[in-house]
Amino acid sequence: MIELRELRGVGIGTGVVVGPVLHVARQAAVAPTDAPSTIGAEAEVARAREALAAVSAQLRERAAGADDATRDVLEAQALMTDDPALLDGVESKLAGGITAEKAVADSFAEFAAMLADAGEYFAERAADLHDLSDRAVAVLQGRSTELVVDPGHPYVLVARDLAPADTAVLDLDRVLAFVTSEGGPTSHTAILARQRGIIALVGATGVESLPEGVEVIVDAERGRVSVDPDAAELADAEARIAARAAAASAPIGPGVLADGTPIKLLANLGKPGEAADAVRLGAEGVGLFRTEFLFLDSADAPTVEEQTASYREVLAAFPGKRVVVRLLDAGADKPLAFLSPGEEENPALGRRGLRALRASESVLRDQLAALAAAADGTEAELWVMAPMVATVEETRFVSDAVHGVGIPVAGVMVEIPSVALIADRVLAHTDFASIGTNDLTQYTLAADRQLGSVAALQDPWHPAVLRLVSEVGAAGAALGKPVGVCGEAAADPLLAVVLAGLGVTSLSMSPTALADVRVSLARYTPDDAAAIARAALAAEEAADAREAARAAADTITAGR
Ligand SMILES: C=C(OP(=O)(O)O)C(=O)O
Ligand SMILES: [Mg+2]
Repeated sequence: MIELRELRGVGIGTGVVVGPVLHVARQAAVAPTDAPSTIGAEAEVARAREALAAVSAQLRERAAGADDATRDVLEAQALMTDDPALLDGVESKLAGGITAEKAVADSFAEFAAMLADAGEYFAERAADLHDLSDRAVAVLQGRSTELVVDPGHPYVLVARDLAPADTAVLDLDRVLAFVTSEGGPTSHTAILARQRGIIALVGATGVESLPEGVEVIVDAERGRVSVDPDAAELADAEARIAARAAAASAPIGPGVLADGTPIKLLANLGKPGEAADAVRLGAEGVGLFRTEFLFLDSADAPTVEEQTASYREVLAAFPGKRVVVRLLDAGADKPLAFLSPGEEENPALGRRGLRALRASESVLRDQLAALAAAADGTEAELWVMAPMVATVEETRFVSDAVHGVGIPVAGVMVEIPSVALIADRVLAHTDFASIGTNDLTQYTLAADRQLGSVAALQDPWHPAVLRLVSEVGAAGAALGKPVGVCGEAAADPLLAVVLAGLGVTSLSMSPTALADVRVSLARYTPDDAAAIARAALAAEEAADAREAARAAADTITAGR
């Protein structure tokens, strides 16, 4: 047998931890078969009803004692279990004379298949249905529904995936890291890990074969698990753990490269209520306030007064600091009832973002009026930018519209390759650019960001995306205009260095990512960052770019 030395997965966060493996799993199920029922359809229906009701009751009981986020998920799962359509499906299957176990498992599987076809977010929710199915079948088979855990010491939890109902009863203080063979960056395991600051590696295929109790290093930054590490590997891990601990307790300063060159570290916000956390975590301002998040549930366009109040609240949290507000980005993944166009075949290529705003002039006018009113009397520095800009004509339109209401700084998001490719001409007509790498990647690779089946292409490390960023960085440097990044790429500590090396002057991200990015930037000079960026740009594939950047960065730090 080949000795298992290393496993790869998607790291959540950038932490490193050393500890013993503990596998957690439910008592194995006996797979339900097509064998005919021996007790008759009516009795099987009663068993199925009871089992589903028991699972639902258990979920609700757990929800009552859980934190807010987990409670919402558990209640949603209880509702899925109570869904009359599910029971109808079970009953019609039972009419065929099979057992309740089989009918329940098949009905959940049908629902899960429907969700799995609907793309990444929904595909992850299909995992919830597998968990509900396991629980209901366990009840029917008289097995425990619990994961068996309590080793009495800290451990690296290894599982296929974790369901919210499992994590609600785990003693998280003992968990050093989660390592799961399934699940992606939007799985519950990943969400919980981010919320609680627990190191995690998801989608780590093969992790089931790790021996129980073996010591491992879980390295989220590098996306790997090292099995039974040697002394040198352990020393490296311990040094990185100590460095992270020191950085976490160090006073929070502004984002800088090793020579003091500033790279402003800003926060992405969706609600004014998120501002306090951003300030606490050292955000130097806001790089992207997604205004459409305020109105996702609104049937009608918000009033000027309503908007002014929300914008004021955000501005008030950042006196003397930059706050970049994005005009409503409706359409595709962020539909707004009052602004999105009707049915379109390809909404991501349709009338979204600025295009939708120009088609509903009163909404645009009201938003600009509200922003101008909010800026009046604020001590924050308000910058306003438009999403989904494709041309120089649109750039000029945005600058005129924003300046026209008395807001002095107007910018465009670079999310469409056309504006990146002629960034020199675009930047000549605007005050700043902010690169939205989520959409820029989607449009560069022609891979729908909501579709799980093409998720592998949605990788901002792709050298084509990096080359577009370098075009914008170079144009910004030549014209003396700031260029930010506000897509998820900015939150990747190594990619952040690459972006700085490509000429990006600010990075905006979810506030929890700020600390790791700040530490990473401070390790490299502008020349180092440029060398690391060149290594990534020269690659052929996204994965190669990441590896090349890592190797270049390691060579630089090893040479000191
Ligand atoms: C920041 C971006 O905007 P959103 O994710 O809101 O579309 C982006 O596209 O990268
Ligand atoms: Mg976008």
